[in-house]
Amino acid sequence: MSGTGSGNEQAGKTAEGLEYLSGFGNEHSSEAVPGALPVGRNAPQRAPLGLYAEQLSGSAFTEPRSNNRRSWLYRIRPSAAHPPFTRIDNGALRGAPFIGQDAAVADPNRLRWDPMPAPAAGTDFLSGLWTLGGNGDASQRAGMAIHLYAADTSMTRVFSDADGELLIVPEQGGLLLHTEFGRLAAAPGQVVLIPRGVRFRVELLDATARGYVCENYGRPFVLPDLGPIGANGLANARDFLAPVAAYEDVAGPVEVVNKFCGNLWSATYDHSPLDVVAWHGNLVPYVYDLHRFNVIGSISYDHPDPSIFTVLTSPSDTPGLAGVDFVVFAPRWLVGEDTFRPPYFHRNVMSEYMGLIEGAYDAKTAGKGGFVPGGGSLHNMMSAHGPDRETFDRASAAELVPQKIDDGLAFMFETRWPISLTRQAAEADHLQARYDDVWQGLERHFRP
Ligand SMILES: O=C(O)Cc1cc(O)ccc1O
Ligand SMILES: [Fe+2]
Repeated sequence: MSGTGSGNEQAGKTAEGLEYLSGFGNEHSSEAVPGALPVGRNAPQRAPLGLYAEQLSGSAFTEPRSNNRRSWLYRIRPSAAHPPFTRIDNGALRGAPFIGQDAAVADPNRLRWDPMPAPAAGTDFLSGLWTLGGNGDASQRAGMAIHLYAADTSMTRVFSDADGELLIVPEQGGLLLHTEFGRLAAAPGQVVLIPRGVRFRVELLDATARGYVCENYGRPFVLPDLGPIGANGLANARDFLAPVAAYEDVAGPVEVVNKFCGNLWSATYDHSPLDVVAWHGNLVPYVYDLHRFNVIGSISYDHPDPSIFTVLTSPSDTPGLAGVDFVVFAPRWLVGEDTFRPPYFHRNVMSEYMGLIEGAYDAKTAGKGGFVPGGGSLHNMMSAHGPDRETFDRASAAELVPQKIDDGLAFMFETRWPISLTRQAAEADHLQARYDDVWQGLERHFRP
């Protein structure tokens, strides 16, 4: 496990030769060709260099300034110049609410899956998406969906998701994302966010790629408020990196796939829609390295609630109640005195999907048949869970010297609504049969 690193890629170039713009929610601007950005106005009578000016919004025009997100794109052809979309097969991708054949009965059981099976040869990121579950309704712009992906082929087509933003969490294999805003690279341990509707193509940097996706139908992710923590900490704004403008000036045919209200639609363009030569605004894709997360925890006693590990939150209209939180369990020291240090037993009103990017998670026994990288667990609203028996026995007897947890990187998508499963997830061969057994044999120790 690497430490927090002292890299300086904000200023320089990454190993992939990429340049980034640092900051979260900033008004960024970038031009791949000098002079491509208009000065002093968004829509001059004739945009520079013969480009088309186009606005992309991520919030209603009238939302408060603090929530308002939009970018102006200066492109070779306007996005409007495309033929009609026609329906194509959804593959294993689903949109909430799941209905009919796609739906499973909402399940109060604790569930755990092994990693996705290897992809069939020729599977790209899009066709490798497999929906596990979700909640809310894509057409209401509320709720979320959880997808896993396994791919062995780079995309030649381009994808955009009208239903929500995509938080991509690679677990195996690096990704190079070609987006309308430029290029972003993400290795396992880093996450990428693609805003709603932004077109992109995923190139694999390794032979295969595997990971998780949170599709957020609701309000865009923001950094959580820090309250008494102060002005710094958790995910620091400057560690979020947006691409610099880069464009494709190629003649078609280019297949463009659009996910709209749960279904895939396709159109063949006569050009690449990744043809943005310059842009400015505060609606951007970004990459964030989870190793940069500044972990804050208890330095006296008791195990803090995992909200302290929130990287990004999608707020609802009720303060503090998230549509979905993205939470990371990153390397950290445990020093609590007279404390049961792993996650405590609990039943929560929020629903929790957990994944593992590397190593092990401190509440669960690692190894085959356990909670393994690429696998996932679902603890739905009010389901009773916590440390497995082995963890309980070990942690109850442990000598409480300072202990570094540095052998794992786990995360959680935590949401206000119960997570319904797709039928394919409920019936998957890789759903573990006897997850409940991890809590068997928790002996009665009561001595009145
Ligand atoms: O492992 C879990 O279930 C997630 C979790 C972690 C934690 O530290 C406290 C509560 C909680 O739900
Ligand atoms: Fe939990």
